[in-house]
Amino acid sequence: MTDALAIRHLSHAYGARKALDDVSFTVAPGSFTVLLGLNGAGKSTLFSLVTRLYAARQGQIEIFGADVMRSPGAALRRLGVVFQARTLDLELSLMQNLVYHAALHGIGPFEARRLGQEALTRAGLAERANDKARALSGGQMRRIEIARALLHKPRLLLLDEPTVGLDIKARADILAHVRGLVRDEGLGVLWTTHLIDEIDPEDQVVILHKGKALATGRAREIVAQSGAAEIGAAFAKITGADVERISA
Ligand SMILES: Nc1ncnc2c1ncn2[C@@H]1O[C@H](COP(=O)(O)OP(=O)(O)OP(=O)(O)O)[C@@H](O)[C@H]1O
Repeated sequence: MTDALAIRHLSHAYGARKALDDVSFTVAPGSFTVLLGLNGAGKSTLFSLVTRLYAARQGQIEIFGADVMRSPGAALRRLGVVFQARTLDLELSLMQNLVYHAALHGIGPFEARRLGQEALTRAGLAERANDKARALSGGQMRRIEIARALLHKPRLLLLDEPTVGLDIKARADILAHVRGLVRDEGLGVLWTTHLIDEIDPEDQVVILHKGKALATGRAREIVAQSGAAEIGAAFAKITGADVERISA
């Protein structure tokens, strides 16, 4: 089966500082893969390379077999992204936010409204179509951003620390929502976080530390191989970093 995302020997430096150093891992279609790393691990750099904000000069990135450098159109069509920073226009209605985004993907106004309605329903906010984004809670805004990222029906969704700034309940809701999309719609998801409590034992995990992928595999396998009792202790053992910083 073709990987939803394949990262091979990816490196990136800002001047002399290496932000990513020979990173390789894959995300299978219909899987929930967690990219776990502390601040500065290189997660945002990786996102910038996958989305072509930066050109990948060393290594290869493929989305469903399409190389992002050589076939950007085919690769990016299958990709949806939720960035860490909030990106809704607060003065526009939810539907307007969705329709304008659809236009960026070349979707006409009629189809955009249909997809927008579908997206709002999926986000559980169908009744709020005409409310301004400003009126939403942080968790609801995230749901709309996720729905918007899925408007063009990508098969791979990247989320960069999507629960940052949310309270415990909203965090759990967003996590459950995205896990539901993986389960029910077969979406491939790469979820970056610095919080171990967002990881299930069966999740695929990539531990990124100081630009290096130090461990990849199922969470329970990484725990077993490290000889630790749970994933937090395994992370601390593998990276030598302080476990406090990855606890919620
Ligand atoms: N534009 C830049 N110029 C120089 N150095 C950078 C730049 N962006 C990131 N870095 C450095 O590259 C390394 C990786 O940063 P990156 O932002 O990718 O990590 P991160 O895991 O996303 O952390 P955070 O969650 O804090 O953004 C860090 O050492 C950071 O200081």
